[in-house]
Amino acid sequence: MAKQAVLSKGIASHSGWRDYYELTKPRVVMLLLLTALVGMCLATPSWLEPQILIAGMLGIGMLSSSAAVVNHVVDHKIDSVMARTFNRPVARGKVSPRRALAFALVLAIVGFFVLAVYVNMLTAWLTLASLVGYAFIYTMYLKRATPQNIVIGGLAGATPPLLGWTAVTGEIHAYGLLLVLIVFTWTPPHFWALAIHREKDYAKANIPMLPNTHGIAFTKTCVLLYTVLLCLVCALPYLVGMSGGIYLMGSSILNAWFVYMACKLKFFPSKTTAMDTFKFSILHLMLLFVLLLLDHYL
Ligand code: HEM
Ligand SMILES: CC(C)=CCC/C(C)=C/CC/C(C)=C/COP(=O)(O)OP(=O)(O)O
Repeated sequence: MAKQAVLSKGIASHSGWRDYYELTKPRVVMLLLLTALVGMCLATPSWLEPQILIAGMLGIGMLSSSAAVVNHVVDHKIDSVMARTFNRPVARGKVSPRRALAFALVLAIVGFFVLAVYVNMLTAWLTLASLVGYAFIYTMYLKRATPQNIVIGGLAGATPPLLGWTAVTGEIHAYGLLLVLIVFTWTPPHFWALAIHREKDYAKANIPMLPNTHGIAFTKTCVLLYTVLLCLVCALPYLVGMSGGIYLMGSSILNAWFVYMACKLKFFPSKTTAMDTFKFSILHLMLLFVLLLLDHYL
């Protein structure tokens, strides 16, 4: 036991800034921030105030990063048994759970302070609620409790466009909620495509992900159905007059491609189709939000 403690302390002392950076899930946070930025831009017909833009992005980014760090700490045991995640800094013992938690706490306190002082209280509280939703409700409870974990937990990851919106206006608007609905509906095909590819990993870690509890065929049907639902939800910004022709054209192409990928996954998959669908889901959401932005300004 003592030897193990010395060993893990020894490894922990070799941690560098790169490990702390990795703990924040930087690429996920980048995409979250893009959706927050688009929420900000769409909330006003004029240019953004630099203070709201900078403090909003910083605060939302820090609280999202903090949530990601807590996820690494809470999940370090299951991460260490899955091939996809065994090399993560806390799972490998490169950063101790104590240090990671201290890092998460600093990020959360500074992020909340930045939002509360330089943006507004509504955004600060909503962002903190998203942190609690992801780091505690999803990671600590839902993930291990039900195969609907990511559907319910997805709400926490879907809030950034609304956070961007409230940062600019100080109030919750139906258009901001519509953007949340898009990310919320996008999350199941995004994650289940990966879970199909990594089914064995989740079985090994004893996590009740849909492919393990209900089978791969059923999960593929769910991916397809959610992708069709996503097409309908993505039409709403045009139908309610929030976005125009550029968005409609571009999003239709993106959605048609997503449905094609989901059909391929269900009816004529190759070995790489699940992973290709997962990768495409990220490109899909990124381009969809870029389109919303282009449509807003052109
Ligand atoms: C509860 C909801 C979600 C779940 C369960 C989920 C799950 C995952 C998983 C397991 C990965 C693989 C990570 C890795 O291999 O290290 C991933 C990657 C990713 N996710 Fe999600 N995700 C969710 C929501 C979101 C949201 C809302 C966004 C952004 C708006 C997002 C953006 C990304 C990106 C950009 C990656 C690629 C990361 C990389 O290449 O390192 N995800 N997601
Ligand atoms: C304040 C705010 C907006 C908070 C949300 C923060 C956040 C990082 C959301 C992303 C969701 C995500 C990557 C889930 C994967 O977790 P997982 O544990 O299922 O996946 P893993 O096995 O890759 O860790």
